[in-house]
Amino acid sequence: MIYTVTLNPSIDYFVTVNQLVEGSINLAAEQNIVAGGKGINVSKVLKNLGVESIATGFIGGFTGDFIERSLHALNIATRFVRVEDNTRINVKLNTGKETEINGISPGLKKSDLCQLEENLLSQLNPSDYVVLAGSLPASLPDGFYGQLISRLRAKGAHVILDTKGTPLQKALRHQPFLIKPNHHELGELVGAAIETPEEAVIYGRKLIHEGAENVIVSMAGQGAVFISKTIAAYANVPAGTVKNSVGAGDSVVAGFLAHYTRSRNLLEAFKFGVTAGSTSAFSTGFCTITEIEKYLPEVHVQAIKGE
Ligand SMILES: Nc1ncnc2c1ncn2[C@@H]1O[C@H](COP(=O)(O)OP(=O)(O)O)[C@@H](O)[C@H]1O
Ligand SMILES: O=P(O)(O)OC[C@H]1O[C@](O)(COP(=O)(O)O)[C@@H](O)[C@@H]1O
Repeated sequence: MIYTVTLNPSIDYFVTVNQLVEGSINLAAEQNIVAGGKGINVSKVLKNLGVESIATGFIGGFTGDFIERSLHALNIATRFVRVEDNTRINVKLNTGKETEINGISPGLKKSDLCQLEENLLSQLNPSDYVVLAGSLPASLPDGFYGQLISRLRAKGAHVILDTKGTPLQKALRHQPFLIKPNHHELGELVGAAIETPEEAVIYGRKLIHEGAENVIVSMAGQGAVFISKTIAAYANVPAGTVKNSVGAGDSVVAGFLAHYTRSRNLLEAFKFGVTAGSTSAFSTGFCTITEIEKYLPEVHVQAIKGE
């Protein structure tokens, strides 16, 4: 089974304003309200790709109710811990440029954390995959993902971690199976501007040395690199027009996982994941298998040097 863990879910409020005037009343031209947060997005994309998962994490209040209802409407199983405060609302403003305002996370009690661990660990089988994705709620310590990974790995699970900053840095030594920073997040971690795939390989290798088993560095329209102890590979992205990049990174993770759990082929899974990311970026919603298959022939994986 695949579990997705979204510790800090959101309602994503997408709003298009044609000509934004600051300090004035603006009318929305279009809007869409969806259940969001990185792990939840991974569950949704997996569903599109015919792969079952169980979505877990913390939800609270009327916004939390909306998230659970939305996932059940898509036939996605959930095992969330209920917390007192409302789940946050993230505003995704499209004015021609994409601007994001992410809301304030709910407070958590010690008993909420115990419940989450109990929910996850008591059900886990050694062959399971657990996706830990997104930011930590403000009340959790930076080392939280690291601690959780060591408990999950002790049960034999494979852990995929998609987060950034100190929580990612502190988790590396606990040896996640896969991490997927984008090139800005990798740059922030290593204190360097990463502009080329070769630089992404050089700096991505540092994260392998620090403990990650496999690293995908996504570079938006510049492609992506895959690094392990023995592999360094580059994938280009297909040509297309970006309609909405929110959830594109989550689609890379879901695409990789959907393929890898079937094929156990790291590079084929990487290719499928990158194609899934672009396919989602080119659509207003998330990628489907038919759309991914259309773009797959345009994506090529090749060895890359990063010395
Ligand atoms: N301009 C683009 N053209 C094609 N694909 C894109 C573009 N922007 C994003 N993508 C796809 O989305 C994936 C994730 O985007 P990226 O911005 O690197 O990560 P994140 O969404 O995590 O910040 C990329 O690997 C790529 O597959
Ligand atoms: O674009 P990505 O990295 O795939 O993630 C998109 C998701 O991440 C969010 O921006 C939240 O991000 P954080 O969890 O890092 O705060 C959601 O609003 C959105 O659903």
